Amino acid sequence: MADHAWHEFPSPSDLAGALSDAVARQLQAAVEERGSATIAVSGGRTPALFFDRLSSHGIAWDKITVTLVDERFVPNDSPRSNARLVAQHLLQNEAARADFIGLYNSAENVEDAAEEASAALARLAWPLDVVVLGMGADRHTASFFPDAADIEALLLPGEGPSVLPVHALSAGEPRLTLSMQRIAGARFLALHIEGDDKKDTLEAALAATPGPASPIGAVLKAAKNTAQIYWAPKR
Ligand SMILES: O=C1O[C@H](COP(=O)(O)O)[C@@H](O)[C@H](O)[C@H]1O
Repeated sequence: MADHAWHEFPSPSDLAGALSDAVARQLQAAVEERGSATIAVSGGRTPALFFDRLSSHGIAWDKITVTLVDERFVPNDSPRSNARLVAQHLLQNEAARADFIGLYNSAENVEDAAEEASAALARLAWPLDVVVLGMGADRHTASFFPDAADIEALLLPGEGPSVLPVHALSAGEPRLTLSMQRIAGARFLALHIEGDDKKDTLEAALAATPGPASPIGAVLKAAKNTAQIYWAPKR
């Protein structure tokens, strides 16, 4: 089983407060140590409250770059866009001063879009200071879907492009994902999940062999630093 630390809270609101405090501390420390900081965040339904709280922290947002762990190959104004969620909930208040690099671009196909997104991220200082992951009921994290055509290759932690294209029937549309190396290399890696169903899913995923049937298990196993798991029951 991967090395991880478990943080449990009575409600999503308590979780959002604690996770945003921890992330803000990491980002501010990175700015003080290295002059700038980076964070990659997830999309989906779970992170909105955490984003709202983080956006109000008075840290040096003008020295912080925000990017995405993964994205749907849809324009930024689509209701399914993770960039849209981040714009509406995170790049607000104090955090409106942050720089944002999304993964979507209007390339003809998701393969070309991944190349362009990798080029856009090339100016970042690696490793990322903070990565906050989510997890789906099928044990996917980022866009590492168990039914992705090349899931075994996607889960390899070796060097390569920062952003990869993903085709998975269960994902709906093609996806763009940060690579395993970029995610697992984060200085501070958190997994944010809520509800008994996701707790059960994670326990089963961690008990399974890390790999295509358990992408979240593979990521936590590959993590360079102890993964911090944040959980609360649903409202
Ligand atoms: O497809 C996605 O789903 C996961 C989990 O989303 P949630 O709605 O169950 O919170 C998310 O982590 C990922 O970034 C997103 O693209």
